[in-house]
Amino acid sequence: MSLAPRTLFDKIWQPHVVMQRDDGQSLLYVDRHLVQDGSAPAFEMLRQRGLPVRRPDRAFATPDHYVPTDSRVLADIADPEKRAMAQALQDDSAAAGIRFFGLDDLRQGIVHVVGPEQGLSLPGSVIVCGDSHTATHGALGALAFGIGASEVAHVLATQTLWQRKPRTLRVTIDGRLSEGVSAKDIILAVIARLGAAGGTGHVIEYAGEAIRALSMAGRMTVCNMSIEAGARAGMVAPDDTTFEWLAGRPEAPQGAAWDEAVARWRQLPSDDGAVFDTELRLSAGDIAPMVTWGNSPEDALPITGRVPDPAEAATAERRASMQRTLAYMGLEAGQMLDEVAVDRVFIGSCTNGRIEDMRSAAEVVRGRRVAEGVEAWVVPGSGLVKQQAEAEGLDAVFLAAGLQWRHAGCSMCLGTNGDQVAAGQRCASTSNRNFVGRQGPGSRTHLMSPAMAAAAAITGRLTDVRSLLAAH
Ligand SMILES: CC(C)[C@H](C(=O)O)[C@@H](O)C(=O)O
Ligand code: SF4
Repeated sequence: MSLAPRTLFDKIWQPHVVMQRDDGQSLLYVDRHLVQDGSAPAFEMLRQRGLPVRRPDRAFATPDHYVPTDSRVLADIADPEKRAMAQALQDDSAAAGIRFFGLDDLRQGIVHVVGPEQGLSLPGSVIVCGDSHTATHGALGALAFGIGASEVAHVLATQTLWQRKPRTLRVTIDGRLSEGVSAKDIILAVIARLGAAGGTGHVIEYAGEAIRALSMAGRMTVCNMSIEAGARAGMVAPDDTTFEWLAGRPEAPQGAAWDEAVARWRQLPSDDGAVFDTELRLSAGDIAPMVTWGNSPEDALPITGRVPDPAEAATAERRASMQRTLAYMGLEAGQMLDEVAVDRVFIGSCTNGRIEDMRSAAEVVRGRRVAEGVEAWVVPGSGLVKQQAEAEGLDAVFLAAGLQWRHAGCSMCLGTNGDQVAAGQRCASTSNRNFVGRQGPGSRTHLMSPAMAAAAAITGRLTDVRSLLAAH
């Protein structure tokens, strides 16, 4: 019997379908449920209906959005509502018997950094979390996606979730990246090409030589931003890079179970001849260090470019929206991107808060000084990333260069914990969203890689990091 070639997505989706409904929805079994500090309403829904958490052993919780990054004490959260949300996660987890890493635990951090780090996110599994950047975990060869508050309650109560089967989109990045170009540049280039809605209804599989050559951290950066192209999830087929990275992690299978798991996981990659609903191909050699200029991640250009001119917009509607964007961002049409001065720098987030990101930023700032008037922060994605960076002396490199070295959390990516960019200030940020007011009311965000953000910290403007790497 010959089976039709299947995609990585099919190979995960099919065995997780418990039942199908006539309206096209499938009930999926959920292997892993990651829970963060926005989950209090979901626990409240369960309480109101008198429902217990069905599989507390399949869930795992850590606070990230509301936690302070200058202290490790919840009582230091100034806003009482936010303090209550962070506290509720701790209490709800304890009551349900869900494992919880709090601020006094080095394993605490941004849930999308912690899940993979602990080996909670495994190839072939279905992973959900009440957070849109859950796509990150797809880098391990999992099907991982964000869900809403009532779905979080549904998963807590039943360990299943109703989903419509998405379509598949393969993004192939051929060839090799040039010096100074990273995973973040790949995904910004992909989103610029697809558009912020180009992936709607799809799960993206990233493939090709440049993706295979990425570290796990790089693959997580790419998958993380799939949602910024509108996609449901992003994934990379597991390979030796994945297995080497996962081996020995606390929650990964050990011993004979590990060998069995790896043998199973080796069957996951898309078969030759597997058909995707849509295909996109880019050449890695064509990708330059990228920055965004607007209020959507699709507004991304090579740093060698200029701020686009609304006069050249294809439609009147687009022209008007570009004019609004340039006014909000305080930019002039035609201005060289590398002449745009910044006030703030944020290196961190679930996109770029891993040890590899810390290393690549440190490499750029080592032996240099942050530009006069620029306030630059480095916020590791977890307590363990922080510890590792300190063991490597990276904190000393940042501090000597005049950057701040903070505790783990979402921090200035979203600013819900009070770490904000002031109105009118411009921030070079390694996060994933540059929406109006994202980093604080009136804040102006330019997305880029950790190396590019580090370069901006040193020169005080958006900068092609390749010029600094050459000078080192
Ligand atoms: C607060 C949370 C639900 C939200 C998300 O879903 O992504 C946040 O993490 C974000 O990045 O905007
Ligand atoms: S780091 Fe930013 S994008 Fe990631 S979960 Fe936190 S707020 Fe959302």
